[in-house]
Amino acid sequence: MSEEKNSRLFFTIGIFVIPLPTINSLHIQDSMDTIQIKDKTFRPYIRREEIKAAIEKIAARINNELAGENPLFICVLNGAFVFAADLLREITIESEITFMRMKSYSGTQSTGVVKIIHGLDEDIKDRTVIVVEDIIDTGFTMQRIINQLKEREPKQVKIATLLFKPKALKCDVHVDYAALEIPNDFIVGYGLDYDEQGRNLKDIYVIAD
Ligand SMILES: O=P(O)(O)OC[C@H]1O[C@H](OP(=O)(O)OP(=O)(O)O)[C@H](O)[C@@H]1O
Ligand code: HPA
Repeated sequence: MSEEKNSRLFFTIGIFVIPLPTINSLHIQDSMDTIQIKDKTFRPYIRREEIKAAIEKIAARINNELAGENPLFICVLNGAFVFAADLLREITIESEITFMRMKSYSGTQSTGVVKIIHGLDEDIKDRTVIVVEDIIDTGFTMQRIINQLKEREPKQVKIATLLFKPKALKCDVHVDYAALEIPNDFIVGYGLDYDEQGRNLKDIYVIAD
């Protein structure tokens, strides 16, 4: 499943053999096999090519609809870091990015208590902001964020999410840019975790048991 290439070069001068620094150490995770994370099994669900195409589509819409607004993207850590990095590289209009950090999940369940670990530092009065999330599930996290942001009197607040589970939504949240809609199943990969593991997976996996 993973392959390691670790080539250490040796340079010989006369009778001395001098090891050179490791120049290529790759851990390749390209397989789409079932995986195990702690006590749970996950099966392949959404491939990286599909994720990329979906991100390009919403980026094109944002470029078109928010040109001239100099929007401030607000990446919600931790989960959204991968999506935000890929989305921002498809954005061609003038824009800025900042970060906040929220936490509400334990294992595969929302605790229902959304904690602000690190709030927003920037002044957003009269600005267009786009909240960037990896996933909107129950919507509790997004609702909390929107309520916080609105107190600071932005011009408008837009929501961009990589994944949206419409059937799990328990709040009145309007999603402006959803790259992919999915059923109500727990997933990992591409920034999303199970118990802090699996964020580094390049594809998205769904729980199998
Ligand atoms: O719509 P909801 O049911 O509120 O779920 C969505 C939130 O859950 C995840 O965050 P989590 O609390 O797991 O923190 P993390 O981003 O550090 O993984 C995810 O990144 C969203 O912020
Ligand atoms: O399905 C999910 N997977 C990982 N993290 C999450 N946070 C909300 N929903 C999910």
